[in-house]
Amino acid sequence: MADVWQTAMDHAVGAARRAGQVVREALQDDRKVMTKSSSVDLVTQTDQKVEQLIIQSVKEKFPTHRFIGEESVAAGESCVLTDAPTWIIDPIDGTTNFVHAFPFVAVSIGFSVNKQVEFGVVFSCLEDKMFTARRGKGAFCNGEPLQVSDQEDIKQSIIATEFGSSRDPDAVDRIFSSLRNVLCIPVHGVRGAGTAAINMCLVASGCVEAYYEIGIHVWDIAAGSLIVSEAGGVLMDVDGGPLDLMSRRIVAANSRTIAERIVREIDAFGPPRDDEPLRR
Ligand SMILES: O=P([O-])([O-])O[C@@H]1[C@@H](O)[C@H](O)[C@@H](O)[C@H](O)[C@@H]1O
Ligand SMILES: [Mg+2]
Ligand SMILES: [Mg+2]
Repeated sequence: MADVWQTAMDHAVGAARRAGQVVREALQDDRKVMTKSSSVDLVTQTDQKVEQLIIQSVKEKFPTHRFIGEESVAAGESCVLTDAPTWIIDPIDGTTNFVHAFPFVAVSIGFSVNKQVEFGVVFSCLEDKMFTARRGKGAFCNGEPLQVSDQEDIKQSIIATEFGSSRDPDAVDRIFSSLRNVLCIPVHGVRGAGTAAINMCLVASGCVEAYYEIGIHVWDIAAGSLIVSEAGGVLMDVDGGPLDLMSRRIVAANSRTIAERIVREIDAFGPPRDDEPLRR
């Protein structure tokens, strides 16, 4: 059967590559840093420029499609996932890394129809790694198939997570308490690349067994979550229920065993959902 969304996916790969080139070039310049929800929630003109480049190029080719873009939402656009074909864009995932030239920065483009992610593209632009997944057709890095780790013993595992951009002491305490529980299972190690999208690509590549985070947004996880599941991994909410793209919480693991073991250790609090604009 013809793959109706393949043209859109090809367009996403091209747009992500062009966006990544803009990001790489911007690393040579001074980066003017602005803040959003807090003093540690950073944004640069490059985030905004790259998002506009992607959106404009998609609009020209697919004029009826909708968008959820991180910087458009920050500028006041609504963040509601409908059944319509929707491009879910994080122009720079890892803006703090970008600001500090810490070398993990991604362009993340997910595409959903009927609220289901149809394809995901994550371009780790400093590593020059193009991660792609099409629903039902596998996950790839630079064209090579990806497969999650087959390790089922969490004590032999590396777990990825992030501290996020909330500095609310209560939220930080709860994140630290979960991290302590996971570390003391004990696991071999805990890592974080500073970008949700690349953390999920690390799960898909078999380098880490799982990634979890509370506080991320739909644009951080739309593309990467499909890359994990198409590489044979498992997705769930941090409370063990099904993944909800708008819930701002995720466990992405190589297996149900590892995912459920992590869920047992996490204090599953709920930040305001992405689709509750007045509370964001
Ligand atoms: O803001 P940004 O760089 O696109 O995305 C970031 C994520 O990838 C990171 O993993 C997470 O901890 C931050 O809270 C933030 O959401
Ligand atoms: Mg992000
Ligand atoms: Mg971003």
